[in-house]
Amino acid sequence: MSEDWLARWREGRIGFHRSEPHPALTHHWPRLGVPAGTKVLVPLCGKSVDMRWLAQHDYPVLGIEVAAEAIEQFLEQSPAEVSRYHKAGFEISRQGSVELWCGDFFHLHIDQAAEIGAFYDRASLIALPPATRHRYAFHLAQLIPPGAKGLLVSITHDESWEGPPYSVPAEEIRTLFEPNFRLVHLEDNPEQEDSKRESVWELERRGPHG
Ligand SMILES: C[S@@+](CC[C@H](N)C(=O)[O-])C[C@H]1O[C@@H](n2cnc3c(N)ncnc32)[C@H](O)[C@@H]1O
Repeated sequence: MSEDWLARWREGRIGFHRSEPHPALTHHWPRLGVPAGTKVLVPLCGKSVDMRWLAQHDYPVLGIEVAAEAIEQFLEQSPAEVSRYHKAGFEISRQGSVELWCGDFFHLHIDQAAEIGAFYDRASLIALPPATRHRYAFHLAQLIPPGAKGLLVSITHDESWEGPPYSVPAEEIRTLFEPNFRLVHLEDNPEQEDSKRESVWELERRGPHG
């Protein structure tokens, strides 16, 4: 499955990439009340400029992305110096307060996520086929400490094509995350011409007593 993504990056088939920060991030993130300085996990991060927005607003970022091309293209967007190192099977590049881990999200271990206090997920779920979405929701819950918050932006469409992007309806988002997170459905954006509609969610990791 990662092979498909590597091919997409190689061939430049990255229609999901946005050149401006996502409005759901700029609008909703400040309302979550995540303290400045909290490290934000950005799973399946691509070369999203949302990471720069978070860093500029005092949130250090840990992004995970399987495609080295994506990471290099992100780093090229800024003249700032890059330091590189290797840890636990990941090639890591750091630029300012953005750390990019090149590798498979499912290989990120809780010990490596110790400093994470929030997360931002735009278009991760819709990149994954149904069975992997279960694995994703479970793995994310392992990495996020109780009480930590996150923002999730997903997509539904009329399913006239299979995906990616896969259509992930609200009921599925609840089924996936409710066992481990409290969810608030913040908004559904207007339907686009290709029937795509974005949904935006606030998530809070439950503690041991719910
Ligand atoms: C739909 S894109 C979204 C990228 C980014 N979140 C954004 O908003 O532009 C999904 C990304 O996940 C990456 N990806 C897919 N499977 C992955 C995995 N198992 N581990 C890490 N990255 C993965 C792909 O290479 C792709 O860049």
